Amino acid sequence: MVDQLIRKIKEMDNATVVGLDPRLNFVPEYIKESSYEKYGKTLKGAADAFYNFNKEIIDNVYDLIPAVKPQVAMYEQFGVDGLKAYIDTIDYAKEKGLIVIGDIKRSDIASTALAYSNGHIGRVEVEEESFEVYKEDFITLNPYLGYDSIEPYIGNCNEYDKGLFVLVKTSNPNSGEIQDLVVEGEKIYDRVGKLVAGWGEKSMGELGYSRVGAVVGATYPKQSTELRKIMPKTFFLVPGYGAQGATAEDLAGCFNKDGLGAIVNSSRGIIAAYTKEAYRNKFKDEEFGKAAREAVISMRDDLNRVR
Ligand SMILES: O=c1ccn([C@@H]2O[C@H](COP(=O)(O)O)[C@@H](O)[C@H]2O)c(=O)[nH]1
Repeated sequence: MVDQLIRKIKEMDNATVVGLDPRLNFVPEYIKESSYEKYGKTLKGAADAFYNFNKEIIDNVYDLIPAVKPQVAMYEQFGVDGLKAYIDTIDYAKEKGLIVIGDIKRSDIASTALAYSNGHIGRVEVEEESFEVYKEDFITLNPYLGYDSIEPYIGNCNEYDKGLFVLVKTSNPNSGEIQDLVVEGEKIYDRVGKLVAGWGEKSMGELGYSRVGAVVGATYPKQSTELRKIMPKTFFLVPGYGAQGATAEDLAGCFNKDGLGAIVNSSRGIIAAYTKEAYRNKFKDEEFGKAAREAVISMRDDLNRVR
């Protein structure tokens, strides 16, 4: 899947990932009204509104971008109806030819990790039948429990050609509290970066990058530049551009010399573009998909200046 991701980035000349993190206050009233009419102001109504919102975003951007990244928390909070919207969104994105990165950030002991892994990127067995459940192409993981907690995912990655992005240096303001600590003369994020690169060595794609990638925040340009050097064959998923304040200039160090090696996520900056000053006067609420499209084009051009 890492090879397909690279091919799509080249084909689209775009390293942008659209984050599908719907919130009710981003969903235009006309969509909510229609869903509430069918299902009431219920969890099912909210989930239906999310799905219809996502569909419109996808319809307007699928020909420009390689991948989308639905954030499972936004759906999971609405229970089983939310999870259905998550799965339906993944199915729809894949129908449109997009690669799907499930931002699920799982972490647990190996026996439990295997259940997460089978459900998200492998197959689940019911007696003699087996099923694909969530069907993401990539998922995000937290490495805090060490290699035995990651190994069950690597197995499914290699068997089903899926991919991982493991948290190495996160974009949030307090990420340094643990990740920047110096242990045995080395920053923790550097040590984790080296471990992740090592874990990916037996999962190399044909185009020079591993199926085991890393999450590296755009908000820490010095650290991402450092990590790029020590993890040359690791693909980075880079959140933090836009709503969290990082700019294209902050991203330059995430890419290798060939302009590859990273995909950059923006969620609020794209899906809620129609609510922002720059687009509000140009697009009606009903045209939120068109505003998202324009925001994607502007982000693509911005990234292409630096990669
Ligand atoms: O270090 C991290 C890891 C994950 N995220 C996720 O990315 C998006 C960012 O959304 P924006 O609206 O573009 O800020 C969101 O799903 C986070 O959970 C991250 O921001 N930083």
